[in-house]
Amino acid sequence: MVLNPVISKLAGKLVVLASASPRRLEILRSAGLRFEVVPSWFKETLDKGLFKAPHEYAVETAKQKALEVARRMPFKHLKTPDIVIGADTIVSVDGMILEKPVDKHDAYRMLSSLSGKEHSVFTGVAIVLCHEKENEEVDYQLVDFYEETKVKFADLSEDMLWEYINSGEPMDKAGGYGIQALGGMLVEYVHGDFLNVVGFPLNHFCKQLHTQITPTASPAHKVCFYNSITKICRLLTLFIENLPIANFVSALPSTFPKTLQALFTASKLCLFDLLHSRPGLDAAQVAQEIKASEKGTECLLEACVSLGLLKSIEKVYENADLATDFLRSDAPFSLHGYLQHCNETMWPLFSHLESAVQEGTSQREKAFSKHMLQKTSSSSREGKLRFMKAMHSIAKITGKTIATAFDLSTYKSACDLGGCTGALAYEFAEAHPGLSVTVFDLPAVVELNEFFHPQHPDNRVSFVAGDFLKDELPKADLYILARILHDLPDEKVHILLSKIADACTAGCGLLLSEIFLDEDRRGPSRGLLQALSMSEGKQRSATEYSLLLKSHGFITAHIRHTDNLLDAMLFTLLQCFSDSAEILD
Ligand SMILES: Cc1cn([C@H]2C[C@H](O)[C@@H](COP(=O)(O)OP(=O)(O)OP(=O)(O)O)O2)c(=O)[nH]c1=O
Repeated sequence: MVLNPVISKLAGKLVVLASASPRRLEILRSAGLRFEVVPSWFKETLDKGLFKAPHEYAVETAKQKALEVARRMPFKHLKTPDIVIGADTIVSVDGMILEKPVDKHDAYRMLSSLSGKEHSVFTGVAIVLCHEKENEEVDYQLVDFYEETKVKFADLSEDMLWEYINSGEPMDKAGGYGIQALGGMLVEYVHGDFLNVVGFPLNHFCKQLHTQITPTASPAHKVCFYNSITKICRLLTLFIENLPIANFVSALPSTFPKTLQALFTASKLCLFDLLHSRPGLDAAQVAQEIKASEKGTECLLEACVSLGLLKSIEKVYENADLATDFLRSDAPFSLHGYLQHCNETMWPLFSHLESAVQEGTSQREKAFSKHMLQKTSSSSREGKLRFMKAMHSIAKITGKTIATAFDLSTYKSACDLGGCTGALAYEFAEAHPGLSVTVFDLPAVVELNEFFHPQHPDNRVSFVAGDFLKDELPKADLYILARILHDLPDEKVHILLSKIADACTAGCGLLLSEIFLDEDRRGPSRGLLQALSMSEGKQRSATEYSLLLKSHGFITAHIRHTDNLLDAMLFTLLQCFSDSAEILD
């Protein structure tokens, strides 16, 4: 029997439950939902201290569980699900989060903390909608929510506690009890959805399905934007990310480098700029404009059509939306500079990866001719400009997401350390009308800023030249470190953080934006792959960053895992380190 008409809307779709919980399986199956079970490999090790409220932890864990399965299935199972459902149930009492007990003593600790008290059971749920595109790229749209149920336990005697623990029931259940079985005897009352306690808030789930993901619902602009970014990034990382699969699918190995080179070449020849200003050219006309052979140009145009970058109607070509939005050199979210950097710097370096791994040294001398060495060197003006263009691309793409990740209304002045062209600073100024932002970067970088005139200049953004490891930092009540710390070894991170802490007073903020590695360091691959080309620095997890920051008196206020390349954390300076050493220990 189908209990809810919404569930019947999922008929015919590949729905996957990313959970090993027999209770969730049972609840969804009894409701008439047809699905496959693919338990998530995501380890539930997020740092609880990073979350403001217990339900945020449950929702984030549910998201990570579902996304891990959604991303794994196309490669490991060779099929793409339509919908992946992940959930996480936790018990919260006296400010503590209780998950599944690790042993009997842990179960005792949990159950005795619940005895005679009311507590909350939160289940975070994440629904990932996967949209497969023509070129087999997958876009992910995320819907998440949580449900809270209050449960009151009777006073539990020691005998009762141990008898219950020895029954074995507590071990695979959050808080160490199962309300649906023997554990029901411990409960005085339940306020809220009973099934939520058992592991899945079925009623809330159906409401969400109805309002958020009915087939007619149009995706929000934000989602389209992220999807497109995801798509380009997937094109960029496709080659390396899929090497294991390449062992099994013989046709694939030769496809990936060709995909990337087609993208790089089209971008370098300014094909997308040309077709933006003059849509509807045929191959011969394009060849003439870009001064290339007709045969080669036709092949490149056709390859770009097959990748979804161009459209062709009766042998004439125009940009697809993806190219208009991201590949034109003057698009607001242009990746042009970044693609040039990948083509001319990253690609030659990565072709020497084997010796880089063997020798553990920089491969620049081997990868570049003398001429190119000069062009790509960060000490040359040309090399600097090229690098700045790449960083500008990334800052434009990620800027709004980072700038709007947190409520920053209490801050009046910010300082973006290593803020390069100011692209991120302008996003912050635009998103926060009361905020002035100083960009602090090396003199040579500030000098080259004339090449990056903002579309909407704002006199709340100013530039100061200096070296953040040596010079005095401008005073601000919020410091921004975006894509800086991963490039530094721990010793330099400590130098920088202590300089920031010295410049701060208690209550000042520090906004960190980086790729946060999964706590078990199994992903995301874009972070782990980037580490292959880093000489000094290292990729870190959110917990690792938190510990570094904590040792300088900064405590985590909020964390945001975004779907847009970089994640973000907001820290607050508790008090000067010397005063707070005791607390932090
Ligand atoms: C409080 C309570 C929890 N539980 C269960 C629901 C969940 O299965 C479990 C909480 O652990 P979870 O980590 O939410 O789920 P899981 O490990 O069982 O499965 P997966 O991570 O693969 O999704 O506790 C009960 O069965 N009854 C209860 O009364």
